[in-house]
Amino acid sequence: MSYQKIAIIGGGNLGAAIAQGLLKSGFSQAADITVTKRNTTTLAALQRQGVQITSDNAAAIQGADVVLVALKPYNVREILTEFKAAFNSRQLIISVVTGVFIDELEAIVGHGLPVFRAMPNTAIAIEESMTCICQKNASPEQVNWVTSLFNTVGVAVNIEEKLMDAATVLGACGIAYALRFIRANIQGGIEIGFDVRTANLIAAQTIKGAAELLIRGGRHPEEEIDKVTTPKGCTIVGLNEMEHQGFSSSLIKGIMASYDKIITG
Ligand SMILES: NC(=O)C1=CN([C@@H]2O[C@H](COP(=O)(O)OP(=O)(O)OC[C@H]3O[C@@H](n4cnc5c(N)ncnc54)[C@H](O)[C@@H]3O)[C@@H](O)[C@H]2O)C=CC1
Ligand SMILES: O=C(O)[C@@H]1CCC=N1
Repeated sequence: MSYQKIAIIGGGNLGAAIAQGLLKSGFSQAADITVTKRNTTTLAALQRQGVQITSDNAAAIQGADVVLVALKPYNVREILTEFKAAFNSRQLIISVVTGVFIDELEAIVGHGLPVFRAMPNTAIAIEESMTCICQKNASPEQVNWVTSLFNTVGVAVNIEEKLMDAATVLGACGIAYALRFIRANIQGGIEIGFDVRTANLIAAQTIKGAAELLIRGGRHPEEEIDKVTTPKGCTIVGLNEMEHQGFSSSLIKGIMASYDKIITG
């Protein structure tokens, strides 16, 4: 089993970020990656690094061992159906498309191919993605290969397909939620005296440190919060005020709104 040639169909935000991550991590050589897009001008940076850039989906699919689909949910069925004759029985399919089921993809590409759904996030470009994976028709070796691909560009976990929408919200939308949280910290930091660059650095590094405390320590956030909240101190006063204003509640409601949007379309 040799999965060397990877065709990324749909070189948008995520497709291009995945190509970038595969290159930076050394998982793939530039010459083994093909990225397709209708208008390829935005992919010039990848092209300069040696990645094959084309608008010819049929040729890209035909020449690939692995077809990674990064199209929008609203046109993925139509586009894959148009190019279904280009797939062959030796390929492995990975879709990062939100809300499109493995059974639908399998029905289009045919051949009983191993079909994976993966939900990474845009931090894949810097090898720091959180990627949730599920699959059908795949051998343990194929599962290991796809898992190792996503482990090279971050951290991968295998889940059941019924949790893929939840994974989309927590892991992929989660990048935007975290960045908005950092932005609010920057705005507060400026109000208490910092210039924007310094506030940006302090906010981002502090949040990175908080995340690392959980990841490396394997802890629940409240254990670490207890270490910061001096009795009668300024942290607990700020935290309680945030909660009085609905901080946790607004985050949970936002997560539920994103989830409902995926479920109801
Ligand atoms: N952006 C994100 O953070 C994440 C996105 N996703 C999913 O990944 C998929 C892609 O999302 P984005 O990259 O954000 O969208 P995008 O719109 O940036 O990328 C889709 C790309 O497909 C291209 N395209 C359209 N028709 C094509 C065709 N016939 N042939 C080749 N390329 C064509 C478009 O030009 C566009 O560049 C979506 O299904 C999304 O739900 C999943 C996880 C995270
Ligand atoms: O907003 C969206 O629909 C896509 C899916 C996850 C991240 N971006």
